Amino acid sequence: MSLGLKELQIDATPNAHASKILSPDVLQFLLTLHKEFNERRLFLLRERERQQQDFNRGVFPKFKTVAAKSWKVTAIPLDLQQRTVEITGPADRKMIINALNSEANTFMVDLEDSLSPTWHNVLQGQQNIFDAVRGKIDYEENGKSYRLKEETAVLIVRPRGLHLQESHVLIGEDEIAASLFDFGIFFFKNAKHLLSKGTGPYLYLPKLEDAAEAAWWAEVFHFSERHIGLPPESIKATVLAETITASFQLAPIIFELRNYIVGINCGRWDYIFSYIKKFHSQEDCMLPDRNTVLMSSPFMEAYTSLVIQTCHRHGILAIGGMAAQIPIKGDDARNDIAFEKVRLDKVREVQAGHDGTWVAHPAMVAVAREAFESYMTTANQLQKPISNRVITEHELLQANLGEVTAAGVMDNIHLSITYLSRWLKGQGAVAINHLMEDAATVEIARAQLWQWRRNHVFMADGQRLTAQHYKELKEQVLQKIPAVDLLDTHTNTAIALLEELVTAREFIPFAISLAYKKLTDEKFN
Ligand SMILES: CC(=O)SCCNC(=O)CCNC(=O)[C@H](O)C(C)(C)COP(=O)(O)OP(=O)(O)OC[C@H]1O[C@@H](n2cnc3c(N)ncnc32)[C@H](O)[C@@H]1OP(=O)(O)O
Ligand SMILES: O=CC(=O)O
Ligand SMILES: [Mg+2]
Repeated sequence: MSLGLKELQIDATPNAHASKILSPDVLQFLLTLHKEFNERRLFLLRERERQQQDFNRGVFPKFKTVAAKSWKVTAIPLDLQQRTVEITGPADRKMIINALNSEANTFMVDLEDSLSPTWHNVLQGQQNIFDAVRGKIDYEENGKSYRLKEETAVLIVRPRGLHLQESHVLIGEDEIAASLFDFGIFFFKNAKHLLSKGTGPYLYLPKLEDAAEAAWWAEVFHFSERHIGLPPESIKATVLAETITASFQLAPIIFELRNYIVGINCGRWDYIFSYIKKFHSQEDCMLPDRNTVLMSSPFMEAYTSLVIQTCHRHGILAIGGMAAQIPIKGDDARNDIAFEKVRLDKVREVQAGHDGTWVAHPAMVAVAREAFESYMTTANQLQKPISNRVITEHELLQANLGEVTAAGVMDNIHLSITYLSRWLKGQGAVAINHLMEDAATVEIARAQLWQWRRNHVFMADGQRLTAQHYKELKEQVLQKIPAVDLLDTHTNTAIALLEELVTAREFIPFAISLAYKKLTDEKFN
């Protein structure tokens, strides 16, 4: 494709959105970000690998504190002080309009867990964000017109994590970091416009593992603001505390991002995945069936309490996470149960001290708001007394007890194949068995399968999960997949991917990185 600078090339077939979004000035900015920050990012990723070797030898993380004595965080802008209900969703055009109109306080438009990063999706996503920022986004489907209301939710953008590349943009031999690509385009194209409207360039930062990674983002922000002549500290960021390592250094993360951070969100699904991943070699850390790892499980409760305490001590918001239930159409009784589960989850969060929460569907906005507002009559809970309960390292690390069942194994196999095949087709959030599934939930499923099979876990029926037993359970799942799907390339690729992930000698850190190689393979585009 002819777009590009001498040093930066776009390796993709021409795409209508590319020429609009990837203007020469944006490409120049991406090139500059790459030169400034990619080397350090690669170093940080190598540090993750090095630390994994320690975990594999049985070492556990330790709490880290901040050496500096007196420091404080940036002020929270007015439009981010009340975040009672945050809706999230992929950067799809119709969903962006629906989410902005949903009566949620904020909308996290997602280029990460819920977006399958095809070249079309990432560019169309940026175009949609560009149009939404300017209030000029519309859409037609089946005779229905979608337009923005007068008052809409505040926009927050989630770029992809540090571990991913955007392989369509090459700088010399390097693929550009997906984080820099997503952040760079959003920021360069929209930051000034957002500020002129009285809001700002607001971001969610996913999958941070430690304070050094937080420092990397802070440097990216500082540099970017100066580069385009924005007032310092215009960027405001909410960090997802969704790795087990991050929960051991929450204050250092806040410290490194003190000029930008306004909140921390409990990304519960990636947190569970991270726990399995980091301690995959340790039999004591084996978690039971996925659907029995709950927010009330002691190690999860300890983590969310620690996030709330730490955030409130530093004057920033502690946002709750995502309940996976979505509405069940055509079955009122089951639909009521789904809503009640969401309500109870949100009541638990507000009572624990969270300042707001996430929902996955516009129909869940009202129930989450009602649950929160029954216990929280102010914009947030920052003024309430902060718990001085001491949360120990042991509490964060102690796995939840429970059983691994054949049904749990088969459920993980089914979810992985169904989700990955849809992801390969370009859909990053999928309703499966009336639950919202995305990249984070499939990472849990496939990681458990690797760990259980590798350790020949004892199951509830007294059998061990040997390679042979796993194969039999997988065959049972495959038999239930409709014949027509078994002829489909994406389903077959998903089956092959799962096999590779589950039978690999060494644990594969990110299923999504492996799947991305297929997604960017020409046959899928
Ligand atoms: C682990 C994490 O990272 S969680 C955060 C990332 N994950 C997400 O953000 C998932 C967000 N949710 C979704 O993507 C969707 O709700 C799904 C895919 C699970 C289900 O979507 P659908 O099958 O379209 O649901 P459904 O048919 O009930 O949708 C009804 C309407 O609500 C809209 N809708 C559903 N979810 C959303 C959403 N999150 N944002 C905006 N609109 C939405 C649909 O577009 C549809 O609109 P229409 O009536 O105008 O056509
Ligand atoms: O990003 C959110 C999560 O739960 O993972
Ligand atoms: Mg996540």
